[in-house]
Amino acid sequence: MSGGSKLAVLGAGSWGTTFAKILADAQPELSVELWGRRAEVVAQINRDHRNPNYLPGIDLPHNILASTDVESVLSGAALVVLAVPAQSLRPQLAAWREHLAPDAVVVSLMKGLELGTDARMSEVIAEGLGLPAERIVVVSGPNLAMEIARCEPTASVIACTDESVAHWVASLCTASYFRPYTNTDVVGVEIGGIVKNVIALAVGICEGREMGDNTKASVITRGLAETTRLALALGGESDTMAGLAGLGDLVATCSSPLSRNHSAGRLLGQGLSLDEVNARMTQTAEGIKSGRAVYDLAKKLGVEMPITEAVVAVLAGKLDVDELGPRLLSRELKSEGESA
Ligand SMILES: NC(=O)C1=CN([C@@H]2O[C@H](COP(=O)(O)OP(=O)(O)OC[C@H]3O[C@@H](n4cnc5c(N)ncnc54)[C@H](O)[C@@H]3O)[C@@H](O)[C@H]2O)C=CC1
Ligand SMILES: O=C(CO)COP(=O)(O)O
Repeated sequence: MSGGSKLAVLGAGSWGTTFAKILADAQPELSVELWGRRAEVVAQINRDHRNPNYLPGIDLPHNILASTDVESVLSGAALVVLAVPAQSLRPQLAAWREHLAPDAVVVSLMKGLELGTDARMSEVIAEGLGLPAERIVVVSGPNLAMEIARCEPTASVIACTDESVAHWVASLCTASYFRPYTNTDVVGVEIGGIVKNVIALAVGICEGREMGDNTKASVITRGLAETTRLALALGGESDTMAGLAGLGDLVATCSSPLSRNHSAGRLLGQGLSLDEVNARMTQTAEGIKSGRAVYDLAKKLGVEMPITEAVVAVLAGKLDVDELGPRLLSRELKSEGESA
């Protein structure tokens, strides 16, 4: 863990910009350097202290300094926070690796699983940057960016195999409106964040078909059951799934119109094709691509994930949205506590 004080965030979308605001509000005496791909977004953040495409109406702290120059942003940064779409991470890391400070701690804000490898983002970071587990931290929880940007009180989980590193990161990002809890169950925290996006697609589809709250609560509850099965099969802990990064995030994402995954599901349920939904989305809905990777991983491990399976079939055009509800309820009868 570095004694240095420079903080860097790579990715100036909705969560990257919001997390930069958390750090800047929590550490007003430090600069938070925010890397963005697009010069106009960077210029607007520096000139107007706003990022209106992602966070309309939000004033950003003046100690956020944006740049398109990743080398200068990474130079000497003790903490490096990554917030780009999951499927774009690996190629980005190859370009960033040479500029990373030798003792930097890297934080993943991403909630996706890599297609093709079924790797979690912490695994992609370990491989792509050649870092040991104790220098990789995961942040997850019920963290809809826009609500946090409005300074509405929110709790989150900071996970690292080395608890002291998780504590260090938590101490850096504790703000009046942002309360982190630490955890050493990196696997459980990541799986909770990944799978809730797929379950939110399912809930959105049900909503788009004008199904009511019984259906949504049933999908959320059984969604948590299948998320927990996958997490346990990978070595995660059931306590984590009952906490902020499991149940907490699932409820927030499945309930909120701010959720991009929930919104994408609703559009699918209203009869739009996947291409039409993708064309309408201006921000990342990770579940659309990660769903397939979750399904592949579950199959490899022999874990039953019927809701994920049905969502993946809808996304692949193999199951009509009208069949999703009946499919979820037409399985072999069993007791609630059974493992599948
Ligand atoms: N927005 C939210 O409320 C939350 C998002 N997350 C997660 O954070 C991650 C990032 O999501 P958001 O910031 O919300 O997405 P976003 O869509 O708002 O922003 C993505 C950012 O990445 C950049 N980007 C897009 N494609 C890229 C590529 N190929 N290479 C490099 N950069 C690229 C975009 O220009 C943009 O700055 C996702 O994994 C998401 O699940 C997690 C918690 C909350
Ligand atoms: O992860 C999130 C809330 O915790 C954001 O969800 P969406 O990516 O669906 O907007």
